[in-house]
Amino acid sequence: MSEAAGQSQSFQAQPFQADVARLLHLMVHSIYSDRDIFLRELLSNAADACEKLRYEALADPALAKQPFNITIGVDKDAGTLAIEDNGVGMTREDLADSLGTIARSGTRAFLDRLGARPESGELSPQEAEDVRETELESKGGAHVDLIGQFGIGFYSAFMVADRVEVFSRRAGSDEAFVWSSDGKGSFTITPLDLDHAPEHGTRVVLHLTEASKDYLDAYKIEGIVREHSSALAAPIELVESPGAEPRRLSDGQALWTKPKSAITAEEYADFYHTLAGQFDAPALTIHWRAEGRHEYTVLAFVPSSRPFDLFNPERHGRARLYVRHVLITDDADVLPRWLRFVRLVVDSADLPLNVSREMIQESPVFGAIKKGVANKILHELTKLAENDSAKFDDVWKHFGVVLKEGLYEEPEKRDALFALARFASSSHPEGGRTLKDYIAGLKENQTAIYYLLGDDLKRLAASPQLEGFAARGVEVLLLPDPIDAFWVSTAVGYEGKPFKSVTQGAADIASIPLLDAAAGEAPEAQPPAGLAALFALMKQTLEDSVAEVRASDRLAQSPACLIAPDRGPDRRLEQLLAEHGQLGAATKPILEINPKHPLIQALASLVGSPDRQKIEDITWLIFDEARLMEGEKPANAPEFATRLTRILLEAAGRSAA
Ligand SMILES: Nc1ncnc2c1ncn2[C@@H]1O[C@H](COP(=O)(O)OP(=O)(O)OP(=O)(O)O)[C@@H](O)[C@H]1O
Repeated sequence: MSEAAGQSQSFQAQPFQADVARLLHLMVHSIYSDRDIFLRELLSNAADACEKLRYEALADPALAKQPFNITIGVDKDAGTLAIEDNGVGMTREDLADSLGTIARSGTRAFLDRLGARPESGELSPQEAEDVRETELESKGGAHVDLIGQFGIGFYSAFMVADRVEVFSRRAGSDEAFVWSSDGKGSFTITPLDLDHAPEHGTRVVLHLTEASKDYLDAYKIEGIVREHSSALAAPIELVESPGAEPRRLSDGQALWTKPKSAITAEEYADFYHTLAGQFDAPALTIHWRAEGRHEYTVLAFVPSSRPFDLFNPERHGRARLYVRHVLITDDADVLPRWLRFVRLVVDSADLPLNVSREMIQESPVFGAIKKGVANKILHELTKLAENDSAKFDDVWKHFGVVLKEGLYEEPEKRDALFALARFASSSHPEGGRTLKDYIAGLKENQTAIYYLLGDDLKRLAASPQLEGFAARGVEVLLLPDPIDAFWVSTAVGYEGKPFKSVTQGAADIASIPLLDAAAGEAPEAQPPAGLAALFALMKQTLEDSVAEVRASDRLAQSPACLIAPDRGPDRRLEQLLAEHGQLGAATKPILEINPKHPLIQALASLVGSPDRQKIEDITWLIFDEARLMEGEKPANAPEFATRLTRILLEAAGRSAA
């Protein structure tokens, strides 16, 4: 395509991507009370643009012609507010891509939270309008909180403006363009005379709506900048009217470079909001300078709520890595995966600046920083757990499931993580138990730390496998997260006590005294007559579905439960492996029977009677009941229904037809 043709096409209005159109509609119609957010977002973009050029100028110093600076310009007569930076700027393609589509994963997640998105592809303006109106009506104000939770970047400008113009010139380019839109479905990009363009960088001009004219007030602007944006790494100036002397609002000294004593809690929190794009208060702020073999400064935050993408497999630590205050990347792989909820800035004095981003991250110095950062964060979490257990419990509630990945992935950190770990248990289903607490409560003759794996805490707490343990006052850890099955099977133990699944192998608890000694002796002492014959018959009936039918010492109230054989994986681990296609053939479970249960005793007395059908029905129903208690389905649903109906009919006094 010729340049001329390209330009004439760019004069035409281009439709926004359907998602952007939806987002813009939300902005315009938003009743979100914190409209100040738009200035914070635009200033943050301006500072990012300066950081990008600072990095590019390392290789080509001629690109950055002036010291970095952000200017907020007020023009009361025109009713405009301009945010200008002398950062990297945007090409025509950048303008179309960055301001016409949605690249931010956070914004995308925000839209996803609002519900099903329209078909991909562009909608006609009328179609888009219909979709949006319906959504707004049906969702009511649900989006309001979400805006605060995610931040929405550049498009927040349309909360206060009915037209936005973006004048931009890419550093090193001799072309400039202006992007313009009223936020109603389309935008234009037109070439810009270089006399009206920034030397390099971007000027965003907001034509404020009548209702937003208060943003022309210098005090208001100053307040927002001081409160939210003073930690940005570029100075911010205010020009109160066209031609007036600029007034400096912020010195552009990055927050982490200041001494801790000079930083308020609010400044830390505001910096965290900009860094994380999340607007909760940080649960823990860790700011330190390492001075030894390597010199670096770290400012790290533990959020107080879960980021939306915590379980996205592609989510990394998301660290901002600086070398001597120059931003190298905002996606550095500083943290191990099990600390991926931490947001942080690392500024190194020793890493080389003149090599590629990739090479920096492969250097031994970077390796040493990674190690130091993980150790320090773990140390601070441990201190929090010791000094403020209520606050730590909250951190664990949100991120314990991620920290537990470290138990599996980094065995050398296991001891430190064990000291942090909090569990729900049979005696404390509400959670908050440490392994230390557990060990302190060991019963006479107890040789193991018992646990029960599953996927639902409530069901685990009601599990029949716990009955025999409860009868002896033995605490059992309830482990409901998928990662539990992995770490617990590889961890050797804690304080000399091995971890032992209560659904695997023999329970080995007969030697632990019963709390209520009058409740009876061990079950094997008094096997009811016909029990051996019953077990043989049950095994024959269940055929290949079970490996064995045997008496249990882990049951008290329930008739039966399923357990895994002594050797082989726990049943839950096996389930998880099967779900991920990593299991060839499943091992058959053992059906353990409570010989003292009235149902079992009644069934034993039927052995030898001609009513074989009834024994078979009850046997299968006992087996399926045990499966149901584990959250599984009956082995064969139609057969289960037929047998259950037959037995119910008989119980109701009718025989099956
Ligand atoms: N002043 C600017 N200078 C240069 N590029 C900009 C500027 N403002 C926005 N952009 C470009 O537009 C893109 C979209 O901006 P937006 O604020 O919506 O999201 P973002 O800044 O990428 O998100 P995040 O804050 O999560 O990094 C930016 O990534 C950037 O490429």
